[in-house]
Amino acid sequence: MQSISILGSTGSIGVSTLDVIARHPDRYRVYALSAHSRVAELAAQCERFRPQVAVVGSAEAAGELSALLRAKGLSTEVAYGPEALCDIASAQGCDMVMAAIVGAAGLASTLAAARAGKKILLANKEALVISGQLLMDAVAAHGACLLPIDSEHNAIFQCLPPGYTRSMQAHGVEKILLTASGGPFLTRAVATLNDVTVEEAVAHPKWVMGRKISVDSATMMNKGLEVIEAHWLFGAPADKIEVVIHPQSVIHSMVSYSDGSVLAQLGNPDMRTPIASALAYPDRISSGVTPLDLAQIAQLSFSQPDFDRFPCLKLAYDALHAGGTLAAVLNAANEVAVQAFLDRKIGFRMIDQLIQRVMSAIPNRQAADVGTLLEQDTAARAHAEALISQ
Ligand SMILES: NC(=O)C1=CN([C@@H]2O[C@H](COP(=O)(O)OP(=O)(O)OC[C@H]3O[C@@H](n4cnc5c(N)ncnc54)[C@H](OP(=O)(O)O)[C@@H]3O)[C@@H](O)[C@H]2O)C=CC1
Ligand SMILES: CC(=O)[C@@H](O)[C@H](O)COP(=O)(O)O
Ligand SMILES: [Mn+2]
Repeated sequence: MQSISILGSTGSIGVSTLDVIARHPDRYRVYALSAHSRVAELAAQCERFRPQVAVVGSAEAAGELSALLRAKGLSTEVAYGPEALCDIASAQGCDMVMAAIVGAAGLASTLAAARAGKKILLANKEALVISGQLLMDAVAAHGACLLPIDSEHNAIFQCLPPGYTRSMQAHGVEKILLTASGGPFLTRAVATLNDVTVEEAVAHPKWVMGRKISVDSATMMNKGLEVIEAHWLFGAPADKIEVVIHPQSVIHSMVSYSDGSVLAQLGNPDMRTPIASALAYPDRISSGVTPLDLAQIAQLSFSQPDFDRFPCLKLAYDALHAGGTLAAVLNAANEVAVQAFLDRKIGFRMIDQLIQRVMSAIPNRQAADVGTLLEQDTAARAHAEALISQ
């Protein structure tokens, strides 16, 4: 029996994780759950999964949650705030941590899980984008195990040999082929992109996901973040990570080897597959996902991404090439810009323009420690906010 803390249990990944766990009560027990503000949803999850601890974002939310749990006769301990998230990520009572908080808000708890030597199921790609070297170092230094949940990286992980040492050369790996759906605006006239609505931008053609990552898919910043994520997870230089547009989202990514072999992982687009594969690794367990019917899908297509249509993808490659704290700056500017778009304060094309301006304005630094990264994150957010309110 393994116990798990699910950080961000009320989100899209959190709910899919609980769905898989509920299918295997003989293997998994929930130690802790967390939400930010969706208290009623968290209370319902507590009633069903009976965690020892539940964490929310504020004292007010904690009061509400405590009242709801008392009314249900539950003894779940309630805590709140970033420190409480770090506590449930590093607690002795948990073996595994699902890091599924969205954005930089998930950084500290992911690092805490690494420093406590946990098995980390990493959905929160932003943590790796911000603190790549430091997080990988913490994982190695504390004997943690980092398993990718992001569908592409989970696919790549499945296509790499067991015991892969983050050296492409040592394992005969030529290239990583990162597939991208192209999002909802793959074929929309570029001149009309600034007019897209929030509703159009969050309507991903293949995946049901949270609002932030859905907008990231629409700008292709999601793929940019994933290029950086692949760099850190697999020790791949930027020029060995190729993005391939594949609108069907059936092949979740591929690994190209020096002998000409290309290995791919396929499946219906449902996050319960990568979640189940990481939860049970190296075993395989049922996930509830419908098996793939290739004859019904009939055709798979591929093309190159267009940087003029998707400037965010180019900005992410630029940040990876530059190194230092630029990826943290890119991420922070993107988080502010996406939220402003979701709040209908800026148009869709302002997202890439804003990120580009913030990246040019904040001097790059060495990513020496978490403090430096957080300073850069704060400076980038302040600059982006100032540009928005101009
Ligand atoms: N959804 C998907 O299919 C995929 C997601 N990912 C990555 O997984 C992560 C989660 O994505 P997704 O599930 O879609 O996101 P959602 O927006 O659906 O869920 C986010 C979760 O994080 C919590 N949360 C939000 N803000 C904070 C905060 N400031 N502090 C603590 N907790 C917070 C939310 O709580 P509350 O509900 O109370 O707001 C919720 O539980 C992201 O990094 C995303 O890029 C990667 C691949 C696929
Ligand atoms: C499910 C998942 O992993 C998402 O990151 C998904 O890949 C988004 O699709 P695109 O970014 O390729 O549109
Ligand atoms: Mn992905």
